[in-house]
Amino acid sequence: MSLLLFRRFASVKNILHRQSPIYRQVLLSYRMSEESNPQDVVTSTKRTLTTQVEPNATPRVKKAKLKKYKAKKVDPTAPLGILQLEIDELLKDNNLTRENVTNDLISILNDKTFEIKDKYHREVSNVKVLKLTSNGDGLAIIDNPVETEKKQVVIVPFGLPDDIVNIKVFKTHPHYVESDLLDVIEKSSMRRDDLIKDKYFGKSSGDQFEFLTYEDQLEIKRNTVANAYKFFAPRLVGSKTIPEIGSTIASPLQYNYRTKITPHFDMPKRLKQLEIKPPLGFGQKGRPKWRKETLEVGGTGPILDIDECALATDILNIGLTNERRRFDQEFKKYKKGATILLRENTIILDESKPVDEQLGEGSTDAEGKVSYTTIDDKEHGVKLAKTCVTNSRQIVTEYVDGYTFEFSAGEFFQNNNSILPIVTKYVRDNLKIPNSKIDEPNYLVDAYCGSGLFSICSSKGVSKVTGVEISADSVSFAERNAKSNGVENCKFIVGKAEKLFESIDTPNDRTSVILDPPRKGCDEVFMKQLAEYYPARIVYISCNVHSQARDLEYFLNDTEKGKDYKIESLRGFDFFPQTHHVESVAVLSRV
Ligand SMILES: C[S@@+](CC[C@H](N)C(=O)[O-])C[C@H]1O[C@@H](n2cnc3c(N)ncnc32)[C@H](O)[C@@H]1O
Repeated sequence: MSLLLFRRFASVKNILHRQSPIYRQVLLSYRMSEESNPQDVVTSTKRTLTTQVEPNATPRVKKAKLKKYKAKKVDPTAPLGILQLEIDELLKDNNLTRENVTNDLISILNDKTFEIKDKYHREVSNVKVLKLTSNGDGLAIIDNPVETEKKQVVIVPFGLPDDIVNIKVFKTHPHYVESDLLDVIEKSSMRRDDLIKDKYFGKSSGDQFEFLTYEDQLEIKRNTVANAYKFFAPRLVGSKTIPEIGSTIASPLQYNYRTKITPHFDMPKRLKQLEIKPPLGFGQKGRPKWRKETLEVGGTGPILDIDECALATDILNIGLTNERRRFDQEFKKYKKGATILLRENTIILDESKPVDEQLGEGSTDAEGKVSYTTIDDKEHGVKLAKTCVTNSRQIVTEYVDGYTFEFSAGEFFQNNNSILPIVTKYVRDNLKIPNSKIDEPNYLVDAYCGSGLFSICSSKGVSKVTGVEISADSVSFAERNAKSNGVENCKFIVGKAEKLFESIDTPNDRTSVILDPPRKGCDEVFMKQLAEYYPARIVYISCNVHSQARDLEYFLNDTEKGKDYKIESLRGFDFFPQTHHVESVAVLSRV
């Protein structure tokens, strides 16, 4: 029976049932027993009050509803899920359990007098930071201010292991509290405040690591990869099948590398305030006070007013100046907040023509001219112009290792152009099937291929590349990019990654597979079919090493043929210097 038919049948049956004499009798006797049961005095007050109120009875005081805490369902591989694992580990290391740190959230939520709230949300001095989370925040343990036998785990943004700090606790969750860093009393040996370049550092939520040497940043990211496998691939770690994690590959640019930024603003709700220009920039991370020089910089609201971004490329900073000027003049036209897209666009210049004529649309300066910067690409013998695009539907071009890639400005493309030649080479080298003879055919499958970055950059010397991608738009760009780069051996399919296995016709022993899924990783359906297909090699690139670890734990342990593989190498790539983010690349081969 179809679901629809079944529902109709069920509802007709229900009506008949409700109208039957037996049903009415049961209902009546239930109502009678409800009214006459002496134990129902409390539960049936409503009826008593409406029907039997005596003239001089005390009026009923309406009982206020208790506010409840609703825990949200969290994906274990998302930041909040990982934080919980990191907290549990910290507790274990300090001989504590979750029971020792439970916070009385219900009392805080229902505290009208602020008596309890103020006890919880307070300043605490001389707190020792114990470790760093994979989100780049410090973690510490402090005493619970109300339940004296209990402790609290506190997140200390911009706190480093061994720092002694003063903090202000401002938010409570069941198993941890959040704080602002007020002062650093004793510095961790890692802390290098002299390295900070960004005037908003220590306040902005965009970067966490500017006060670390770059070597320390790379090492911390190596640890993030190791911890992710410890948490999400315990069987692989336990059986010692994880290779030593390689050093994190550095980004050639450690500042001014981001090719896309999205400053935003909120409009005030009160009309009176519409006269005042709201801040335009990025989110503030709490209300930290530890860098006295930043107290006034960017204002004190939830959005910082940012006039330059130390991580964005030069042309994006020029675009930011242009768009801020425009915003100064036009902010009153906005009724609601909005996000402004700033995306770098690259043009290969024809040096026989004036630059202005080749730029196309882009962010304009005060005189209405499209702003641009130029770069000489000596390796490929070309001169490039960079413009800043603000229209998300405009087609932009990225230039990677001699190839050009077009895509819509609002669509996904890797965000650090400087590291892409290194990553694409690493992927290409690791896809090669060892001991291949020169004339032997070899094939490539690029799952989650986007606009074709890895397919096209790995296409040389390969017999055929098949890319699969869920976004039809990205696939049409992948096709267009293959054509414009003179690449004829790539075919792209629109669909979920597993659609690939319906039509795959390349011999598995001669095929290597690239996986580059979104943050949530691959699903079991895909991993199972991948194992069934049994390719010669797999290169798994991930912007969330935690979901990568989970997927590989499943693939290697829980799929029949996955057991024949080993992780040959595993390492991070630093796509986002000065931040906690790490891109992880795992190479798998058959044993
Ligand atoms: C991290 S991006 C990688 C894109 C490409 N490899 C690159 O480097 O430019 C992930 C891509 O997976 C696509 N995607 C998301 N879910 C998918 C699915 N179930 N099957 C296939 N592609 C998917 C997204 O549209 C996105 O283009």
